[in-house]
Amino acid sequence: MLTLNGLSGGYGQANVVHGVDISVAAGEVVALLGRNGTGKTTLLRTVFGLADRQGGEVVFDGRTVPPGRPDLLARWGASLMPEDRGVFPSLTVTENLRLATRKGFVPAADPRELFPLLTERAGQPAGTLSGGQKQQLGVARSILAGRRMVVIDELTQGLQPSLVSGALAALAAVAAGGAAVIVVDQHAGLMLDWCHRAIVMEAGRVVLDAPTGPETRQRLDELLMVR
Ligand SMILES: Nc1ncnc2c1ncn2[C@@H]1O[C@H](COP(=O)(O)OP(=O)(O)OP(=O)(O)O)[C@@H](O)[C@H]1O
Repeated sequence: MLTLNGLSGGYGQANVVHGVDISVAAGEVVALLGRNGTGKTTLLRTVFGLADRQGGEVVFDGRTVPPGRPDLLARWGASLMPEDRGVFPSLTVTENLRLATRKGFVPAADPRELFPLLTERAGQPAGTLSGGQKQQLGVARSILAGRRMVVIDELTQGLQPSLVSGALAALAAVAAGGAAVIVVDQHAGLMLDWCHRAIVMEAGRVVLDAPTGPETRQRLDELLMVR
């Protein structure tokens, strides 16, 4: 579904992500992990055109996404929930959800069932929600918009524990429905429990790309050790 060939990116003169080669298939849930500042967010931002692409290729669903045309990703069914959650603060919860909704597409998991708050606070401007509430709205928007691929930066950030496993189960259902799912999160152990594969970054490069399992868990412990 998504293939990155030698993707480099960053901000102006600053090169943060160096020659990343990865591939994520339909039906897969992939965890993108790494210590703080290793370039996970910048990688996703480069894919979606929010950081500067400095080299390499993005291929989605067999079609090349030229630099400067991130709109094509959205049109072809990919969504990103950025770290700041990407909600429209002056619009209500319902309006935010409506804008993310794609005509004729019913996601494999119903975000309103997942997060009852979205119904309870339907008429409230998104800007007045708490951080954790905005997180629910952001994840919901991403699921609604990601017909072919859902990418979430910091999934569990601010989510109350009682909602976390529901959100992960929803993403698993989305993948089982045929989409690709990529999740960045600080909770590596939890991600290993739920994801099919772990991709680990260090200093802007991929240093591990392996199916989740006991060996990966041990290698990950070493890689994520605080230095
Ligand atoms: N707008 C920017 N301009 C210049 N450098 C930036 C910018 N945003 C991030 N960086 C740098 O890029 C590097 C990677 O940051 P990035 O946010 O991609 O890492 P991350 O792996 O997502 O970290 P975290 O887990 O802390 O969110 C850091 O050294 C950071 O200082």
